[in-house]
Amino acid sequence: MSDIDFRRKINWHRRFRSPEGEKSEHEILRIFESDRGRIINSPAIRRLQQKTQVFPLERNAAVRTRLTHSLEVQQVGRYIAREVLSRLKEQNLLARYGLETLTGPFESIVEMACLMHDIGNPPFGHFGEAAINDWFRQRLRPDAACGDAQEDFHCAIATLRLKEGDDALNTLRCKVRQDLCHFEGNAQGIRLVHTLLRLNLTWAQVGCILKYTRPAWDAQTPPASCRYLMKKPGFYFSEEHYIARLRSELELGDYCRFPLTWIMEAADDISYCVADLEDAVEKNIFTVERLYHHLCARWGQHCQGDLFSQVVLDAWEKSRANNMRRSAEDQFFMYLRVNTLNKLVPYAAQRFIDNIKPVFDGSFNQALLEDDSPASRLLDLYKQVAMQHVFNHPDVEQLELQGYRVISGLLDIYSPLLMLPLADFQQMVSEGGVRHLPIETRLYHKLSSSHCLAYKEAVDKLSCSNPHYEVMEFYYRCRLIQDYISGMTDLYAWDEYRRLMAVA
Ligand SMILES: Nc1nc(=O)c2ncn([C@H]3C[C@H](O)[C@@H](CO)O3)c2[nH]1
Ligand SMILES: O=P(O)(O)OP(=O)(O)OP(=O)(O)O
Ligand SMILES: [Mg+2]
Repeated sequence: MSDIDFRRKINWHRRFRSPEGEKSEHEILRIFESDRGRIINSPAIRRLQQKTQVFPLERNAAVRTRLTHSLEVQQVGRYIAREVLSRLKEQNLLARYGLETLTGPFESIVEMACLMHDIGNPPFGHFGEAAINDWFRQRLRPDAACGDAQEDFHCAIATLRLKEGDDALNTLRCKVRQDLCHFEGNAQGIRLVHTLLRLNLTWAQVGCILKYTRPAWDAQTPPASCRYLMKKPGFYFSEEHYIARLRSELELGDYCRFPLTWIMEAADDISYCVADLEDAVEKNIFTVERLYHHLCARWGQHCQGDLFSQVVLDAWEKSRANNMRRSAEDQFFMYLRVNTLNKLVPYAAQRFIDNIKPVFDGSFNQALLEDDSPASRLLDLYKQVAMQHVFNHPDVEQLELQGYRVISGLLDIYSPLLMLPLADFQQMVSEGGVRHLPIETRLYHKLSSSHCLAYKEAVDKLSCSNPHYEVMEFYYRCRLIQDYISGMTDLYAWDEYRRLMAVA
């Protein structure tokens, strides 16, 4: 009997009101069908339509947003999943791996993880992330939290400042300060799905979006064997217990990933690398001719039959022949996408199968498309050209700076809520406002009720007599502000900032 049995991983139970008892193949599929409905109908998915992929606040609807990007990732994810399954079937391995009756759920979990993979991204993408983290770092000074209590006077929040002789609380203070200064889109995605939207998805479906396994509060250097899996924070302190349960439900070892997550990651990499270049052409950042020139220059000498020739040169030549009565741009990208998919998808699928043991265990410490193969080199080529010629385009950088300013500005505007003494904020929450605090009351009214509910629920669970109470209350209050700001779309954040700064 093989020790690889996907029935142990494709856990269709839910945290609340879980289906119980034995389930037939059809019934299990229906459970995942329910996950699909919950995800597709969630407002967070719809908000992706106004979030930046590469070009902030883009008016041209042919240029990708996070939503259209995610639909493409979903499609590529399905392609890889089917490729994996059909290869396993050909080799008579489906039954051996416990997948015989689970091919439908396998595919569905991958697809929905792909659709959700950016669900927690803040407005303005990585710039939004940086703005949130810089803002909190400047105020909480997490680095100072590891040292001497006497030196810790830079932290702007008295409750979180280390106090001499207060060891147990100091450990918590360090943890909370680290955690709040490591906002990350993937970790926010887990929080959004579980704590804020309460989608109550199956364990397998949530496990598939746990892309990184590093706790956000962890300040240690990760062990070399998990360095890749712990490249970024993957979940917050607020979800610590939930993630512990998820790990046990999915039989995930320390810092290990859910096996299908590698497929989601590869689908994202394959999708965006061509799409970003196509969008850059649509935006007139370069012409197809210039792009082709950049690709040739970066690849170096290509020779007949190598991957570059089969994919890029082939697309170029076919688009020049122009026999389909489409624009040369459209043709080039159509061939480039098809050629790229036809090479990279089978390669990623085979890597999944070749490394099935560490992938199943969750310990495989690299991406499927991250090795010294021509396939990985091709992916890297696209990314390098985008980095050099697209992301640093003056118009893009200008908008990114504006995005950064908007997010930091919004945090400044909402910071009076963080500065309120505990009793005042609690009165605000319980009574919906405080008479002598007109500004804070109005700011509080702006927050979303689902975010406030998550705050209330978390704080209600704390015991007032617990010495941790004050630190934890403040922690959840900061999470509330981060939830609110990161949940905004680019356009909402932009409009809100201008309105509150009273700029026309
Ligand atoms: N505008 C912009 N600036 C950057 O520095 C940058 N780095 C990456 N990206 C885009 C590429 C992928 O679509 C997606 C995932 O990496 O985000 C960026 N976009
Ligand atoms: O698409 P993003 O912005 O989330 O960027 P990424 O390259 O997919 O990075 P991550 O590994 O943080 O999801
Ligand atoms: Mg991502």
